[in-house]
Amino acid sequence: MFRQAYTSNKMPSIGPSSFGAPGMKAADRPSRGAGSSDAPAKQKPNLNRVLPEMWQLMKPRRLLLGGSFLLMVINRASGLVLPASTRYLIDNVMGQHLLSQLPLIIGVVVTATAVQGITSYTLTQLLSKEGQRLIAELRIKAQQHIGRLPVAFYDANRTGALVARIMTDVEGVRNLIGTGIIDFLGGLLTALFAFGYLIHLSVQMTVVTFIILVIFGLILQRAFKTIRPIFRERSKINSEVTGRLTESLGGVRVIKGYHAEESEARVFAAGAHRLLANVISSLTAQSLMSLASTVVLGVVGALVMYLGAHQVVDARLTTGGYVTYVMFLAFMIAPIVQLVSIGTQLTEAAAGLDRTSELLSEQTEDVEPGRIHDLGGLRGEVAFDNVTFAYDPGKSVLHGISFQSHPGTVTALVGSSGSGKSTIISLVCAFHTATSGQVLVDGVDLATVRLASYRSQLGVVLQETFLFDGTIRENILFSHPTATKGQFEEACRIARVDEFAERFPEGYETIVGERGVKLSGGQRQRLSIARAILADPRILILDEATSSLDSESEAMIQDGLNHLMKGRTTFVIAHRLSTIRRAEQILVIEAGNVVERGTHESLYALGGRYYDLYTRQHGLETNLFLAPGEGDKIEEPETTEV
Ligand SMILES: Nc1ncnc2c1ncn2[C@@H]1O[C@H](COP(=O)(O)OP(=O)(O)OP(=O)(O)O)[C@@H](O)[C@H]1O
Repeated sequence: MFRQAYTSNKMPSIGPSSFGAPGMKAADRPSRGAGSSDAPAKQKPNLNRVLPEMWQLMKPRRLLLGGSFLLMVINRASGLVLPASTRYLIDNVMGQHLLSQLPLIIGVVVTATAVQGITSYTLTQLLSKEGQRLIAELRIKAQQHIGRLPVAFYDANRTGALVARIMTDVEGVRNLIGTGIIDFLGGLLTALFAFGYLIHLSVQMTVVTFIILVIFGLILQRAFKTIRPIFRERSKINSEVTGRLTESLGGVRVIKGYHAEESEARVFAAGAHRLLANVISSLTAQSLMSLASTVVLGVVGALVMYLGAHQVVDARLTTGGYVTYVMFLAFMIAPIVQLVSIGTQLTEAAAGLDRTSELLSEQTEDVEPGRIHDLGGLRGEVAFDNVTFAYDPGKSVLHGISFQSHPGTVTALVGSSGSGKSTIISLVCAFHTATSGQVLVDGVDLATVRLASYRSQLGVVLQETFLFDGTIRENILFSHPTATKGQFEEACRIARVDEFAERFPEGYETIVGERGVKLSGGQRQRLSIARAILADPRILILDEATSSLDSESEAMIQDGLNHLMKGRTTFVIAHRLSTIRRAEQILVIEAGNVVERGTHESLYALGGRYYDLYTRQHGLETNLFLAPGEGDKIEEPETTEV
């Protein structure tokens, strides 16, 4: 069915095997010209890609970042006033009873604390808000980019994984513009400043503690190496779990229908446990780091006590100097420990950004080289000239297809399931490009056409109508948002949407529910026909429903369709005998070849494959045509006169 081109409608495969495992999913198939974002996680974020991308994000914000950095310097410097003044408090005020110095010391400390508070507040306001703005900006960019990727990309990637790409992966970058990077620099600066002051107070103690801290730094570096791939893997698992969950929630009817709730629960539990294992392994690394920092603090503290006591006793250091030393030491060590968590945040940001930029580097279909022609208003002459097509290199599914469809005519495609009907339609829609041969529209090769200029003249009515959880009006106007009230009402009248919509208390403002669940199958189809009428396409694609509607709905839909097809070039994957009989051209497709072509009468008279399919079907349903493999039930051959 043509529905396959819209992978968002795919039903989930049931069973535990599809959690990233090789198997039957389209997600696992290599796809022509489209990279898979579900590709196995690389060990490290690709810095060649991430660094320029980081710079691109930071460049327009460099003033903000520069200003914030200045504020951060003031903030950290004012934070050092309290420990620095302690030395004067102890040695001068307390030691030498110089109470006259007390108001000055208290005044300086209070002012510094106020400055510290105000700068902290301003920094959070500026940076956190900007971080959130950046997330929104990146989400919009990622969504727009994904929207412009070829259908083959969607075939190769899970819907939910793409949702996670847009919503979750970009979250981490908050730390780049948010407090992350500025905190990092601030911490570094404080540590450096404190280091200078410590040297000034005692060279011996500082050299010893510094050596210990360098060893600690090396341990941290190793720990980061372990943690980084875990974070990257986490985003991947997250998107897989979310992906599968989105699919199974969307396919709840199939799952319940096959009583597959338990196997779905198992699949989800397996995913949740993979995520848990990942988080636990990173927590182990993180707790080891915190253990290491506690040990280091203990060792440094003991050493400073030992050396400090000796220096004070030997009168090489005053008591105030010692107390200040201890406080400044904390000011040097605390930022280093803080750097651990900031480093983790930045690593997360880099991993998320790497995945986002990997996605953004996928080539969009409209920038394919060679797309140079803009189509004006179309006549709608479509021709296939010896077209061959393969989804996977070397495995052709269409073999040298040639035909012509003239404006104002209906071309019906019939044939067994898997014969290639949807693929032909995908080529007409330019979702894929012919591997060899040409698909021509008004004599122009579709491979050279700018897609927007073509697709705006294309209309599709699929058997599984694609509806948003909005109102009836929104769903119809989706194809032509600027339509006038008159155009809208006319389309609803022709498609006979008015008959049911006006009966609802809220009329056209009735919410249709997710995927239109609150409407009947026939109502959904009428809505879809109104949408196509409003779009007024030159080329119309119709995938007729295999399910039989009640005769009243059938008649209403047929009326709408007849009006819709008038004057356009229509391609139908045909299941209604009424459509097939009225088609100017029927193409019988088998195994990727056109095996017969003609009108219903000529093909029936030929007594070949079409005759065979038709006579097999005619007794099954008065107006239903099902080729082998397409329906639920095939009756015994039965010859019936037309
Ligand atoms: N995205 C894809 N990637 C790889 N192979 C595909 C893809 N879509 C379809 N195929 C294969 O191409 C062949 C033709 O499929 P197509 O969907 O065109 O058949 P169809 O006649 O429309 O079938 P149906 O009536 O059952 O929808 C099939 O063998 C199918 O397995």
